Amino acid sequence: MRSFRTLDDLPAEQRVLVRLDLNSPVEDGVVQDNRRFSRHAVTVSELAETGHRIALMAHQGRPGRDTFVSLEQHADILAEHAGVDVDFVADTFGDETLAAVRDLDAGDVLLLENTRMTDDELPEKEPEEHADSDFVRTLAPEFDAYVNDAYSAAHRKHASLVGFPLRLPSYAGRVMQTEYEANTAIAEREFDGDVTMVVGGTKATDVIGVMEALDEKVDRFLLGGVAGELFLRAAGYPVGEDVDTELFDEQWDANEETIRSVLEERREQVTLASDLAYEDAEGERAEIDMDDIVEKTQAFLDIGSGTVADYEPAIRDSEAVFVKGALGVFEDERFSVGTVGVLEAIADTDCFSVVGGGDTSRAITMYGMAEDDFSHVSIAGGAYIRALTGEPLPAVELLIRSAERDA
Ligand SMILES: Nc1ncnc2c1ncn2[C@@H]1O[C@H](COP(=O)(O)OP(=O)(O)O)[C@@H](O)[C@H]1O
Ligand SMILES: O=C(OP(=O)(O)O)[C@H](O)COP(=O)(O)O
Repeated sequence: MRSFRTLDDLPAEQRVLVRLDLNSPVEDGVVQDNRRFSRHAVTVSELAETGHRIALMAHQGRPGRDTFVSLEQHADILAEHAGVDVDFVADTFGDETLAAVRDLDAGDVLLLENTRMTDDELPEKEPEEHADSDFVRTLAPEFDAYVNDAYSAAHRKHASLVGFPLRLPSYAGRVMQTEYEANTAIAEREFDGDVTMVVGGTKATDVIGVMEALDEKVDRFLLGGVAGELFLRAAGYPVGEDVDTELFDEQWDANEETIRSVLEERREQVTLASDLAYEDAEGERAEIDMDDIVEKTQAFLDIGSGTVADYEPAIRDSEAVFVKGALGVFEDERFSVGTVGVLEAIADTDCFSVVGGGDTSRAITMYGMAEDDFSHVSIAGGAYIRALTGEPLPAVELLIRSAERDA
C-alpha cells in the first residue's frame, strides 16, 4: 500500500519545518483553546524532546474575516499544552524569520506568523507552482526536513501544505498519522444498518461539494446550520441569505446547482429542519415553524426543538452517525439546543459515531459531554468528510510522493 514516512523515520538532529493546523475560534479578538492545540502539542513536544530545531507554520482564519488574526496568542496556548517554550516571530518568510530560524538551538520551538498573511499561500494551485513561489523557495533551504501534521487542512492545495514536500524530505506528524489512519479505516468500513450524516456548520461549500459522492455510503442527511438554510432556501423558504454575504450569498451562488440537483434526485435522503430559532426583540431564543416563515426578517441561529425531536429517532435507528458542522451557533447557549440535542442523542446510543471539525468538536467539551461518548472525535471537518468519499487529500498525496521519490 502507498504510504508516507512518519516521525519514526525522521533522522536525528534535523532543522524541521512543521505545518500544524491551529485554526481556532476567535471571540472578541481572543483565540479560544481547543483540541487542535492539545493534539498538535504531542508532535511538537516529541520533536523538541528529541532535539530537533523546530519552526512551526499554521494559518488562522481567512483574509477579510474577523478570525483572520496573528498567531501570537497561539504560541502561548500551544506552549502550555506542549510543556515547552514556543517563541513567536511576527513575520512569515522575511529577514526576521530567517534570522530567528538560524538562531534556533536543539529543542527550540519557533512559531512563524499566520501563513495566510503571505500572498503566496492561499491560491489553490498545483504543487509544482507552489514549490516555485518566493515563500517556498526562501524558506525551504533553511531546513533539512518538512513535517506535515495538519491533516485537517490536507484538503487544501495551499503553498505550506503542498509546496514544501517537493523541496524537502517530508514526514507525517503524529496528528496527520493518527487522523489519516482512523479516517481511512472509517471510510473503508461497511455498515449493515442505516448510516446518517448530520450536516451543519458554516463551511457549506465543503460539505455540499461531497454530498453527491457520499450518497452511496450515507442513507440519510440531517441538515442544520448554514448548509441547512441553503437547502431550505432551495426548497422555497425565504431563509439563508442577506445576513452575512460570505456565509449565505456567496455559498448560495457557488452551490445552488448542486443543492437543487441533490434535492431533485435524492429528496427522500435529505431531511430539512421543520422549525428554526432566532433572537427575539427581548434578546430571548424564539422558535418558528418553517411554514410560518413568509418573509425574510431575521437571522436564524439554530434549528428548533421540533427539528431536534424529528432527528432523534433517525439517530436512534442508525448503525453509524457522522457529524460535520454544528446545527446552530452553539457558542451562545441560547442557540446550542440543536447541536447539543443531536450530540446527546448520538452519545445515548451505541451506534458507531464520528464527530468532526475544529468548532463542532469543541461543543462536546463546552457542554459537558465526554470524548468517550463517541467512537472518534476528529479535529478535521472538511478533510474528514472528503476522506469519507475515498478521494485522496492533496497534502497527504504530497507526503506519499515525497516518500516514493526518496525511496
Ligand atoms: N445558522 C447559523 N448561522 C451562523 N453560524 C452558524 C449557524 N449554524 C452553525 N453556525 C456556526 O458553525 C460553526 C461551525 O462551522 P464549521 O466551521 O463549518 O464547522 P467545523 O469547524 O466544526 O468544521 C460554529 O462555530 C457555529 O457557530
Ligand atoms: O478549520 C479547518 O477546516 P474545518 O472547519 O473543515 O475543520 C481548516 O483549518 C481549514 O481551514 P479553511 O476552511 O479556512 O481552509
